Formats: sequence, structure tokens, C-alpha cells
Amino acid sequence: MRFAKGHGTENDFVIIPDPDGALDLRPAAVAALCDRRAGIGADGVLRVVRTAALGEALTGPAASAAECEWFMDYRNADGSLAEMCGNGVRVFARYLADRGLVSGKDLAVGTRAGARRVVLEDEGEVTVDMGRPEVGGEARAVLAGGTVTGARVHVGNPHLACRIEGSPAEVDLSGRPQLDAAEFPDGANVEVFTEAAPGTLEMRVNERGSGETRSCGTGIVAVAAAATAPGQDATWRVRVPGGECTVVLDADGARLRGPAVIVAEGEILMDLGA
Ligand SMILES: N[C@@H](CCC[C@H](N)C(=O)O)C(=O)O
Repeated sequence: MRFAKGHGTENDFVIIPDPDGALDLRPAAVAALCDRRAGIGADGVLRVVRTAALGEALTGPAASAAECEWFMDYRNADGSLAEMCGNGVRVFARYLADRGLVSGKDLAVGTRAGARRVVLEDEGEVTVDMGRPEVGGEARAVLAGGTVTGARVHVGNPHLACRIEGSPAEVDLSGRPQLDAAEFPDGANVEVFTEAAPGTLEMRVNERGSGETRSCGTGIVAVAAAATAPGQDATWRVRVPGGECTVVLDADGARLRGPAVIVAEGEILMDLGA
């Protein structure tokens, strides 16, 4: 089985081409691929499948994805499904363009959160239209080193974006954050952030299903939305351990811009089970 490896601000993915939907990618196989010692190693898997071959009902928020030729079937490192991945969709688009699977540099990618428009720029940056982030009420997470409070933000997937005093670098993000299941029935990605300079946020994240990662595109949009007064337009640079992205928020929603790189291609020799 062929694979590619790519990343967006060091949020890294194993990319599995499966255009005709022939693969039965089980959670254990995803976890084995993402294992950084016994597998290829990644924060998640992007299965590249034609939407027509997906074999999954596209209802609710996913319905608009039915119009897209290609679907990003995203899985977290523990094998769980997620609705959306902001870095993943940019890497996915880069992969499609590099392999000649799409013509042009402006395309729509299907995700479980719906269709996402992606634009590839000549300089290598990729911008994705992330829709309208929904900022909700306050909630808490218990981390290894204490409790953080923030805003619930829905970016197609669930987030808790916590503005903190001091530097995010000081926060212990090891271990799975404990959340109130009534507030987050499907779990959540937890971000800690601070405004490092006017217009610049600094963020770290513990991702649902993957643990601490060096970047999270939906998380970057979540903290940008949480840092912006309701109804205001804003442009934020968001620094993460793996690099930097830009978020533009306006009446049309949020656009996330940043690098997306394919670093390797090869053949999987490991046994992924039946
Ligand atoms: N790294 C991603 C988010 C991946 C999904 C997330 N862990 C979840 O379960 O919601 C991003 O770049 O947005």
C-alpha cells in the first residue's frame, strides 16, 4: 500500500490514497500507522477517497461535502474519527494538487464538517475557508497541572479555547484533559493561549484523540475566534510550537492560511490487519 507523509506547521499526517474506497481502515490500523516507534508516526491519518466511493452517509453538517470530488477521511492518532482538521485539509489539498488529482489551485474538499474551499498559493501557502466558528459559553478543563477556563468554540469540531495568564509554554499539557461530559459529549480539543503582542496570539494544544501536537488548524481558528469581540472583524497571527498561521475573521467566516508540505512517499510494509 502506498502512502505519503505531510505536515502543516508540524501537525503531521500519514496520507493514504484510496480513491475507490477499497480500504477498510480500522481504528487499530490507524493507531499502528501513527505509532512513532513501531509505525510511520503521525498525529493523524488522511485517507484520500473519492466522495462517491466513501460509503458513509453524508447528512447534517456533512451534507455539502457530497458535491466535492474528493473527501478527506480524517482519523486521529488513536483511530477515532474527527469532523474536521484545519491543517489536514491544507495538506490534503497540497497532496491532490501535487499528484495531479485536481486541476487548478482553487478547490473544494469534502469533510465530515461539510465542504471546505481551499486555495493553493504560488508561494506554498494554503488558505482554507473554515466556515463560521461558533463561540459558546464558558467551560473548564482539568489539566495535569491545574484547571483552565475558556470558551467553547465549534469549528466543525469541538474546542475549549482558554486564555491564560503567563506563557502557554509553562502549561503542563501532558495527559488527557478532563472535561465535563455534559458540556462536551464528544470530547474536545483544549487550547491554552495568550496575546503575545497586538494582533499576535501564542497557543498550545492538546488534541482529542492525538494528545499534545505542535499545531492544530481548527484550534488556531478557535483561539482567534475566542480572542475577538463578538461581531468584530480581525486578523490574527497565531504562533504554535510548529510555526505560525494567519486567521482572518469577518462577516464571511474564518480563513486559515499557512504552509502545507509533503515530505515523503513510500510503501507500507506493516501488517494492518484484515
Ligand atoms: N489537527 C487538526 C484537528 C484534528 C481533529 C481533532 N483532533 C479532533 O478530534 O477534533 C487540525 O489541524 O484542525
